Amino acid sequence: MQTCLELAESGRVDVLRAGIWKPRTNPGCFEGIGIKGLAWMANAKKATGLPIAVEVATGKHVESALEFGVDLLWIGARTTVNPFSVQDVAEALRGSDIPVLVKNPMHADLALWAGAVQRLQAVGVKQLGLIHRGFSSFGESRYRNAPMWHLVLEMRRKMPELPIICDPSHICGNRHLLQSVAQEAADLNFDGLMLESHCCPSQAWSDAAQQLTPKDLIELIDAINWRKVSADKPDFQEKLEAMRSQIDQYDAELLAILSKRMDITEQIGVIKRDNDVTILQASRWDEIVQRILDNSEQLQLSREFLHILMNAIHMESISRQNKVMNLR
Ligand SMILES: O=C(O)C(=O)C[C@]1(C(=O)O)C=C[C@@H](O)C=C1
Repeated sequence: MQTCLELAESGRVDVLRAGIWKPRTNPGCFEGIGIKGLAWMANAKKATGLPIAVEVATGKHVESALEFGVDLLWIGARTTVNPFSVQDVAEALRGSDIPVLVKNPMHADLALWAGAVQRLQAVGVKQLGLIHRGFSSFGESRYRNAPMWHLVLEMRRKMPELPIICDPSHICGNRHLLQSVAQEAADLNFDGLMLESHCCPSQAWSDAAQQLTPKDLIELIDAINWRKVSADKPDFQEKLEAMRSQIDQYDAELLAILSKRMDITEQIGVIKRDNDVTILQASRWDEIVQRILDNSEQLQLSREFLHILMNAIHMESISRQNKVMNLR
């Protein structure tokens, strides 16, 4: 209640959210206060005048949330991965007009994300949106859940009518990266942010490292630069158009060169086929990648980008050679 009151007083928060049922990876962790917390949330709504939101994972959760006057629901990442659970939630939502946000599934599977949205649309949920909370990945990373922004941009392309909220708290897993991730989301035209706050973060029963005090949360929000999608000034438009036409020309040149490169790979495929030589030539490929990466500084292109680009080129080469190999 103390956290809610401080946030409401700032006038900078639109919705209060709380995890009443919290799916945790390890048993024995705090798994949420359960249904009695809904009454606390209803009190917070009364005291602050702000709408309230909870995560639901089952049809029963939906029924309870609706009973307590919850204003907005979200489906968590662990639920989005399971079509049975999403369907159960969807059935309980039939006939209700409550808005629902769908978090991306834990792993990078856009079809699963879209599928969850479609299940909700099929039962008549009209007010829908998406939440980006990052994707689990194996190994060391500065993020708890890798943002993989390109996947979210692709999802936005597939479902442009849906608003999309970023959840930097779950992406970062610690409070130090929150500002930069929140700004990145703003720069990628996200429609809002979902951030965790606790009046005394060190005492939070879950995800303590990613909680911000209400004061710090407001500072973070105020420091974000929400830029506009375009600017009307003629000077800006003229310069932009000139540079865009240069880009169009370079793209055309790039693709023409790529197409020529692929023709050569195909010819190599033919002589490999005739001489029974394997497609993959690991040491030649290593040599190419090494040479290109050594030039990354001079080209002012990041090693990460060059790696992804060269991998894509190599995979296409291999697929072209695969086709001619099997033509004999
Ligand atoms: O040099 C070759 O043998 C090729 O087939 C060309 C090429 C490439 O695209 O550069 C493609 C596949 C090999 O693994 C190595 C290199």
